[in-house]
Amino acid sequence: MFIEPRFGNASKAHTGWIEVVCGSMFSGKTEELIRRIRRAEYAKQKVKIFKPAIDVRYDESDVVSHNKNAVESTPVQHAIEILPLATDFEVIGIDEAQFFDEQIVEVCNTLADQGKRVILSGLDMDFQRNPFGPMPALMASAEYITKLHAVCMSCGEPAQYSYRTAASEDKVLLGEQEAYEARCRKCYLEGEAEKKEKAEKANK
Ligand SMILES: Nc1ncnc2c1ncn2[C@@H]1O[C@H](COP(=O)(O)OP(=O)(O)O)[C@@H](O)[C@H]1O
Ligand SMILES: Cc1cn([C@H]2C[C@H](O)[C@@H](COP(=O)(O)O)O2)c(=O)[nH]c1=O
Ligand SMILES: [Zn+2]
Repeated sequence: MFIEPRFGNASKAHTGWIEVVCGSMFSGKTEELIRRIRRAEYAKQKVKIFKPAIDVRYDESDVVSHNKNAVESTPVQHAIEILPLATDFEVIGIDEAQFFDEQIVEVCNTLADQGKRVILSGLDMDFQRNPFGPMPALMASAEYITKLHAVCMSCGEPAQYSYRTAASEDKVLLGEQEAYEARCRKCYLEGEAEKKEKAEKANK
């Protein structure tokens, strides 16, 4: 479990830092973000949470986990909008970081340089197992990285992939259980082989 290196209340002499929580869908990233935010609130810190405006799955503004745990957030279209909105806060949470533009890296570094604690949560890989958006660069900039695993929906082993069951090949396809399954490497590969076989049969 991640334990805060410090809350930063005691001394303003320190700079801030960046934490990244990554993993597949259903791995508990949003729950972990909410847990860290709530602990910061217990430490009497001023917290503010942002999410990309594109993510309207459960709620237009709140950040909501798959098991319906929720915290208030501010949706933004572009990463740069975060800077002026973050001025009065000590801890900044950012959910679904994979959907932000590349400027999110510079924005997070600026916030951390200003002395703020920045906690990001996001998918490290898309459904094709490619690194997702700005996540690799965010991980390179972060002081702390936590990689979470879901439970493979086929075999019950730890799962690091978000396997897409829906037909779309678009990189961005918002969804939950109706479009994705958490899968381990073996079950991901089996699923891809089945998809290929079906496509080949359909083309005959
Ligand atoms: N295959 C799975 N493995 C683990 N948790 C799952 C799975 N399917 C559904 N869940 C639920 O999802 C919750 C995690 O939700 P959430 O924090 O929103 O995940 P993430 O943000 O990583 O998609 C778990 O606590 C559990 O209730
Ligand atoms: C793998 C993958 C996911 N998405 C979408 C699906 C969901 O709306 C979010 C991920 O949410 P979670 O909090 O991590 O469960 O991202 C996508 O658009 N493209 C993908 O490849
Ligand atoms: Zn599996």
